[in-house]
Parts: sequence; C-alpha cells; structure tokens
Amino acid sequence: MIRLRTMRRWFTSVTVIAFGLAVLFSWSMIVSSKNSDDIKRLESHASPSNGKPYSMVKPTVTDLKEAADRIKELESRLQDLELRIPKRFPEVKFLTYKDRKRILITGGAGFVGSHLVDRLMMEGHEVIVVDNYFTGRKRNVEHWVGHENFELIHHDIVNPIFIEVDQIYHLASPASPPHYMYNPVKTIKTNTVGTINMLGLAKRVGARVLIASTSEVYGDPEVHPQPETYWGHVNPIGPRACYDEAKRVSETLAYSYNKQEKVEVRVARIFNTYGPRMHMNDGRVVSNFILQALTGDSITIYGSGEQTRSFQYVTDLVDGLIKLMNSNYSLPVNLGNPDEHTIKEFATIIHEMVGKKSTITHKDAMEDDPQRRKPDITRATTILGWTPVVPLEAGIKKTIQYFQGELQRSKHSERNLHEPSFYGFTSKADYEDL
Ligand SMILES: O=c1ccn([C@@H]2O[C@H](COP(=O)(O)OP(=O)(O)O[C@H]3OC[C@@H](O)[C@H](O)[C@H]3O)[C@@H](O)[C@H]2O)c(=O)[nH]1
Repeated sequence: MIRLRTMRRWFTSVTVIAFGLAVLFSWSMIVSSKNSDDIKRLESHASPSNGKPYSMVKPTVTDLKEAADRIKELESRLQDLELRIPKRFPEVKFLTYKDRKRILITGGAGFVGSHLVDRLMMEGHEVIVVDNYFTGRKRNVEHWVGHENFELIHHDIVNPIFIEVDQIYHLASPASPPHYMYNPVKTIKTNTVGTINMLGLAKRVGARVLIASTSEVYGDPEVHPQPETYWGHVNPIGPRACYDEAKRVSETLAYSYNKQEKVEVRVARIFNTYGPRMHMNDGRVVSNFILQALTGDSITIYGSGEQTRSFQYVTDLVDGLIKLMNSNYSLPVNLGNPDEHTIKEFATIIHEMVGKKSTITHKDAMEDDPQRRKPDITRATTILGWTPVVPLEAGIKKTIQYFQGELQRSKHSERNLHEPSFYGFTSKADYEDL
C-alpha cells in the first residue's frame, strides 16, 4: 500500500511536469514556426500574405518578446506546481529492518493517538493508523500523509481488520464524558467488540497489544490515591457505565486472551490527560475552562468544585505508553500525574494564566462524578522507570497557546482551516521547552 501511494505520488508529479513541459514545448513550437515563417518571408523579401509591406513584419520581434514573457510566466507556474508536490516531513530516525516495527494504532487520529503517532514515526517505525473519525481528525496526522513509513486507514474497529503488525496500541474510543455518553451503545461496542477484534488480530499475527484503559475503572473511588490493586467503585447502570464498564470488560478480555490464547498484553490505566489537539468541543474540564477564559465566557464549575483531579500532559503519557509496551510487565499500570487539584483551584489557575476577565460560576453537578482522583504511580516508577516530567503550568501554557491558535483558525474561512500541515506537532525543541 505504502509503495502504491508513493508510486501514485511520483506518477502524479511526473504527469504534471510532463504536462507543463508539453505546454512549453508546443508554445515554443508555435512561436518558432511563426518566427521561421517570418524569417523565410524576410529572407525572400516577400510581402506578407496579407499584402502588407515588409516593414509591417517587424512586430515579430514584439511577438518573440511576448513569447519569452509568456514562457517565463509558465515556468514560474510550473515551479509553483512542483513546489506543491514534494512534501516536507518531520525528521525521522533511520532504523534497520531488525529494529523497525510495524505498529498499528487504533484511534491514531485522535488527541492521544496522534501524539503517539508522532513519537513512533520520529523513532523510525512503520505506523498504521486506523480511525473512524468519530472524535479523531485527519488533520491531527496529515503531516505524515505521504510518508513511506505511514499509512492512514479509515475504518471502524467494531468490524474486523486483517493486517500484519508487530504491536497494536488499542486507543480507539471516545474518552470525554459528553462524547462517550452521546452514543453509549457505540462506546460499549468499541471497547468490547473492537477490543475482541484487536485481540483476535494479535492472536493471528502474533502481535503484542496495549489496551488503553482508564482511571474510570476505579469509578468514584473509596481508596485514595488509587493503586492498581484497587478493584474500584463503579455504578454499573449509571450514565458513566457505558465507558467505565466497557473499559473494565476490555481489561478482562485482554487477560482472558492472554490466559487462553497466549496473546501478549499490556494494560495502561490512563488518568486525566490534556494538551494540544484536544478538540474544541471536547467538553472536558481543561478545554472547557481554557476556551471559556479565552473567550471571556464564565468558567463553569460543575457542582461544588471540591472534587479533585490530577492532570498529566500528553507527552508524558506517550512516554509511559511506549515504555509500558516495550516492558516485560503485563499487569495494569497507572499512567497519570499525581499533582492533585480541586476543580475550584484549577479554575483559578486557568483564570489567572489566561488573564481575562471571566467570572467563575457553578452549574449542577454531574451524576456519579468521581469525587477524588489521584494515581498511585509506584508501579510505573519502579517497573518502567517512568515519572511525569511536565509541570502543570508549562503544559497549560502550551495548551492555552494551542487553543488561541484554534480560535484564530475558526475565525478564518473553511479553506484556511486546512492550511497548516504540522498541526499541533510537538517537535524536539518543544520537548526541551517543557
Ligand atoms: O466544564 C466543566 C467540565 C468538567 N468539570 C468537572 O471537572 C472534572 C473533570 O471532568 P472531565 O470531564 O475533564 O473528566 P473526568 O475526570 O470526569 O473523566 C475523564 O476521566 C479520565 C479519562 O479516562 C477520561 O478522559 C474522562 O473520562 C469533573 O469533576 C467535572 O464535573 C467542570 O467542573 N466543568
């Protein structure tokens, strides 16, 4: 597939260049034949066919000048066309055949998935993204489209897919409460039927699978902070159950395939994560508060604001996911930043950092909203040697800048919305900044 696309790109470029050259060639032929007719006439001192005197043939020089200008114009148009064809990609490492892996990322066009794509691509792996674009966007990965190590497949993993891969990061699922509650049955299908499809694929091709689970498997926890050994406190028929319970089943499926079919599994329990490429309509607290503060709307706290969350920046999560996938550890691992804040405090932080004159207001509490959440990351630290490194302030600063850009873009026309090709890309320099 990758070769076919590369060939198709080359074929298109060659066709465009050939077409341009053909236009140039025919133009110069017309001009030169016209010119040679005139020269012949000049040589034979004959009058032009319209019977005008010899002096009237002189404008051919002007014709030639016009032709030269026209050729220049065509050449520059051709250059413009050529410039559009070859694409500049972020720099990727070269890996030998032995070290390079074929990696499938379900939900790879989403917020977390696309950052993982960037890291794995830059490390020199072959990356295949499968996404149904329910919450993911092509725009998140468009800077890789056309790269020989990259493949983007529009597919819903609720239906089986057959491809040869070494590793599968199974990230596909809506993750924000309003999104997963929007179509609860679909959320359950994605995390159950979709997970079965991925585990089945892993079984057939001998791939290792990492399941993106969640802190929501702990429900409204009665143990604080939450270690992986805690079994959780989930309301099985509440509005969050479609996500919480489906993720719990997803974990159960992983360990059942491991036990019965010897599929190698990894389970990451992901805590609240934020950063660039979050959707403007994501609906989670980080994007809501930043957008409200930037636009001068009221910052809306659901309930008292005494509930707590611990926020991790997306690049820290990506580090943890890659470390976990490549470790020898198969039990669940919490990935989150233990820096805990009440939602009230968080509203004040955003309010101060954005520096606009929004007011902070309260709305009704969400049903079954977990009251305290903070990961115990002892396991990740001791087994993976992983700890989050991005401080809240640095991460929020980057996220504010990103949403400022999004607001600017949404003011522009639809055509401009698709212009920047390195959208939300975290370069090496950006990592050093954090
Ligand atoms: O505008 C808002 C949005 C949210 N909130 C509150 O902020 C807290 C965090 O809410 P979010 O919607 O960001 O995320 P939640 O913690 O409820 O769920 C998240 O948990 C971890 C991940 O697996 C998922 O991304 C998501 O399910 C909640 O207490 C919520 O009620 C507000 O006060 N105002």
